Amino acid sequence: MQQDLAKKAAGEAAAAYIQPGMTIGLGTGSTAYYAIMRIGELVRNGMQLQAVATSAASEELARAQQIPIIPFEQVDSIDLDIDGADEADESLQLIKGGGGALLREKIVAAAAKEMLVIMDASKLVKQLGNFPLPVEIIPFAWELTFRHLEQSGASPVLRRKEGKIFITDNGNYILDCHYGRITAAPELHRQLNDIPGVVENGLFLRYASRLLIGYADGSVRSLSR
Ligand SMILES: O=C[C@H](O)[C@H](O)[C@H](O)COP(=O)(O)O
Repeated sequence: MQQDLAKKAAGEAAAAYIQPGMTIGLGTGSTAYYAIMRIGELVRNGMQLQAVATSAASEELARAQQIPIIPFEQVDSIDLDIDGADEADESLQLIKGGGGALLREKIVAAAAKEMLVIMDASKLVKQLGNFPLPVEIIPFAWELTFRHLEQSGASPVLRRKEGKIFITDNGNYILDCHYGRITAAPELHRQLNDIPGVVENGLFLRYASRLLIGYADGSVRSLSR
């Protein structure tokens, strides 16, 4: 509950960075939910903007809030991407993908001029890695990819939901990789994406331009590059 108040504070604070006419990237997850709800209010109060969504769930929520969603072929550039994170360090490196949306989230983040990360204070860490790193893999021969990842020093776990293998919006699987501490994130990022069968991993190392860190008392701390 306290954590929800903190997420709400961070999510709603993102609205202050939105200017009329912008194309916004809508993130995924329980913190992005609050940002999307707030953006819906702005739209219903007359602000002109358009958005792209990083998941089917966020697209559905945004449409229900009357936020105009445009197809990617109509996107020239994204002015501001607003998304959550599972962990962030003070260099603004992130782990994302706890909700399984990391691939689309990374594509949108890479296309955005700015990425605003909204999170509650519990997610700010000294070193990434306590949260298991989500790695999206294709289902074909996934057991081989699993073994490859084990050799990288991870303890991968195939993600399941309600007893069934979790399937991403892209039809892929997720391996949650326990590293404990990630000391050389850029090397790990490269190493993981070099493994055949790996589509993308949840390390976002150079995208975030600002963290909005929410607290249960409603206050928000901003940390930027
Ligand atoms: O795949 C999901 C995303 O990366 C989320 O942004 C991340 O898991 C944080 O989600 P939440 O705000 O629900 O903690």
